Amino acid sequence: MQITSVVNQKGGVGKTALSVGSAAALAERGLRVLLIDLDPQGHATTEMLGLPEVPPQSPSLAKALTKTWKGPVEDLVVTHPRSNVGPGGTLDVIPTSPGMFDLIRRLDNFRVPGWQLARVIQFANYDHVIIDCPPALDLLTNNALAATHGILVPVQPDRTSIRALRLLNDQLGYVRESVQREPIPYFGVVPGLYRRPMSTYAQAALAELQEFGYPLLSHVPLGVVMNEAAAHGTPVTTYAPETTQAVAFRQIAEILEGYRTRYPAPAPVPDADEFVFEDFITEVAQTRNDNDNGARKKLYDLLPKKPRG
Ligand SMILES: Nc1ncnc2c1ncn2[C@@H]1O[C@H](COP(=O)(O)OP(=O)(O)OP(=O)(O)O)[C@@H](O)[C@H]1O
Repeated sequence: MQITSVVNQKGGVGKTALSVGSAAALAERGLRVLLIDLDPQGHATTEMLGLPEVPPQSPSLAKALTKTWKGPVEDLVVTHPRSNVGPGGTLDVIPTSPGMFDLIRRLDNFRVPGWQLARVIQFANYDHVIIDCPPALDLLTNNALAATHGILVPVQPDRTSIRALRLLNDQLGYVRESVQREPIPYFGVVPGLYRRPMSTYAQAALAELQEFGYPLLSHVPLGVVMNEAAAHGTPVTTYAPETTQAVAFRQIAEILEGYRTRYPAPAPVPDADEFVFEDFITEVAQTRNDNDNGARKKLYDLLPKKPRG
């Protein structure tokens, strides 16, 4: 089971489009695919795949991460009903659950271990897991990076993307050290969201991005079909299978599938100290109606004074 995180702390660069497109293209090949919507905005869940939000009383990824609910990962999964899936394949989704994630995100100043997501999915049975990360180098992204076998990074060819890539590299180093895992490889950098013909500025930025030396994968062309597919809650590979966007996602899926033989099993999850989440999220639940500062202070008092791991 290969785990790929789609990550870039810059907003609106095409993470969700790339996550959904490549997950759907893998499922189309007859592979069993799990897409995790780790972004509290929930765009993959609701905007792109037209799935309903998780009702507050149901099991959810946020509850599983915080261990306020314990059960099999299958109970978190919904199967997307409108994707072209090859024989034997499936496109399953773990939707986001916005309310709790918002709380978790507010705790991002606290250093907490990063293995919660890896634990939730360690017994999942898929060929590929694709994680759509939030636009932040926060606790949720750290969890994805701890669990992942490699990353896909969508970029726009401009100066801010070059800076974003440098920051991301710093973060990869930080996560690697803090959860003590092996280096996190780039499965690819995916340029997109620019017009053709490319401006001289964009060409120069793309050349500079290439200097990082990461594999540069198929460019995903701009096209209104992306929004049309989303309006139908359907991946573009199903909605408009002949388009250049669908073709690009299939090429990216082929690259991901090529890596899979290297990663037959999820990375082992260390048997680390389980301290924080259960207690402190119970506390979060009780402080939900407090103002932010009150809630943070209460939580801070519950946390260990130095990180464990
Ligand atoms: N190839 C494309 N052509 C046209 N529009 C696109 C394309 N890819 C993405 N978009 C649109 O651009 C917007 C941003 O894309 P997307 O939501 O995938 O970015 P994101 O990085 O996940 O955003 P966020 O950082 O907010 O999570 C969306 O409205 C999406 O439909």
